[in-house]
Amino acid sequence: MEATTALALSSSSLATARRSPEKATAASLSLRRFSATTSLHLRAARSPALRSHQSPFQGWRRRGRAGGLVVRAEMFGQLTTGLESAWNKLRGVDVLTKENIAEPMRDIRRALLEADVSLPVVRRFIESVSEKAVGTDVIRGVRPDQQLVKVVSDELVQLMGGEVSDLVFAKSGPTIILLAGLQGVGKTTVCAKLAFYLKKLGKSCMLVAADVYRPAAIDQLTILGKKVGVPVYSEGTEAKPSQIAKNGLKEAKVNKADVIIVDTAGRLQVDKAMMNELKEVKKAVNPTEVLLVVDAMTGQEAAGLVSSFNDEIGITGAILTKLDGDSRGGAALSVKEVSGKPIKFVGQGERIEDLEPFYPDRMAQRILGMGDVLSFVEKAQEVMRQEDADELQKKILSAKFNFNDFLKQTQMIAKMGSFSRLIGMIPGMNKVTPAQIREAEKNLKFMESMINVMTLEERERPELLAESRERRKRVAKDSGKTEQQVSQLVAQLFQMRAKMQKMMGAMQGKESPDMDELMGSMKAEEQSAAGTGRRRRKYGNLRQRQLDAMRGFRRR
Ligand SMILES: Nc1nc2c(ncn2[C@@H]2O[C@H](COP(=O)(O)OP(=O)(O)OP(=O)(O)O)[C@@H](O)[C@H]2O)c(=O)[nH]1
Repeated sequence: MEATTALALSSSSLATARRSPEKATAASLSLRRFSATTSLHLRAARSPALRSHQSPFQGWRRRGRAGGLVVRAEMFGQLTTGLESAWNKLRGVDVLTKENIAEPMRDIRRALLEADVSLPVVRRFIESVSEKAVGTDVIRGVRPDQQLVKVVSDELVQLMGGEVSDLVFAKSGPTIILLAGLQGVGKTTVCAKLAFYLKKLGKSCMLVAADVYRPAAIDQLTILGKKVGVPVYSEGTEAKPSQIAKNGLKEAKVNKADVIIVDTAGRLQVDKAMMNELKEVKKAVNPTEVLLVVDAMTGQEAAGLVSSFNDEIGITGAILTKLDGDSRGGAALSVKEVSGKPIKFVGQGERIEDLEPFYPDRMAQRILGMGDVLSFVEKAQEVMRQEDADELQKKILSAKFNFNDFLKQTQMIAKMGSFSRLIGMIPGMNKVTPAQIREAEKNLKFMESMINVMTLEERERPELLAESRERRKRVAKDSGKTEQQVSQLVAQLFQMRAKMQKMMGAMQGKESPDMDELMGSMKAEEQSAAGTGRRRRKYGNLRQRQLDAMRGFRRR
């Protein structure tokens, strides 16, 4: 019952905020605390770094090429901090206006420029966010600062390409992936990482060593190929790259490989010879994908490179490496907008498994560091219609919360995700152990089975059950429970009413409730035997009406 109580209250505070934002200070304060705690709990649960009291971004590591020194980089930390100051300026604001977003927008602009996002991209971004933030599509129940987070988040996702851009596979014959890029960006490493990733998808791969200028590159690829368990085709350093690629493709066809990945030579900077060579290789094998590997740490320069490679040889996308060492984020944010080509993968470490598809939405959430709050509020709104929330609040305040409402709440919990995930979101409930959660889930099912056999009238007016032993006996018999268990359920509903009223009163009035204290007292209430002096002393006048009802019920 505790979780249901807390959930009902959080929904109700949403309703208060929606109906009269100016009066909802206590309710929104409570929701704000709720949201902040939610974010923390979820991030802590997901991130091993946070579990040990670190920022979730502090766990990223980069090992320098030469020294083997471990450098910690806070991924996009700078940008996240910059954006935070924008949200903070909107605290206490009721609605977003052209005037009150001016300063936060300046902060966002500054944060993006400091993140090394190119100026035209920043301009377009700011324009679009400002327009949408002040526009009509207000998200009901979400505070203005959270609303701006949502608009910025959506725009960031769009900026980075919207959807994840999957690898394209050839319809027949081997899929050919040609990798290009400047020296030292991580091409050879990406060859092996990509093969490892594709192997996990069940594809057989072959690597082709077409970097003939750096002899060590062939050895490096051979070693990596062994490590990943994929064959490497090479002809030494004498043959022409286009010929090696062609022969490699023949070999792949004989071996029935699903995918071949061609490693090409890099240069220190873009030059004609490199471009011509790439064009020849491309002509020789007609690749399914031509991916440019760029180093995230070069910021907007990486985006410029994607653009010029695309103009020169025609590419299908980019792979952004060394994201683990990038504290700014300019490359991730600029590539698609500047070049029109999507980022398909990101490398975030030196290990073979440190390559993953680029998900614009996940990246936006990382940048904002607030995704969990928004997704929870959205989810809550999705399942809790405004009218239901208003209705529930009215019922709580007039002590009419009944078994139908109780069922609705438990069904809502089911819709919102697992009980265990939800319980972690409720302030004061975070200390609940997994065993207690399992127990609570079992209890809810247990209670539901009794409610399901009640008549509609009994569900509507629990007093009927409190007043009639016959009714309780019937419910016990039909649900296969004992009469005592039914009595306990009815008593619990009255306790829940009292508790909710107390919390709602606090939310609407002067102070926001201390969830820890309330949860504690709720537990104490359950532990103390019904009708004892301790129980009456503890709850006194506040619950007089409920106690009267319960006393009447016990006497029967
Ligand atoms: N931290 C980190 N290091 C990476 C990543 N990808 C590659 N590296 C490192 O970057 C260095 C260069 O990688 P290579 O794969 O040799 O680069 P390359 O582009 O093939 O270099 P050339 O053959 O000289 O053109 C190596 O030390 C890699 O371990 C990454 O995502 N994160």
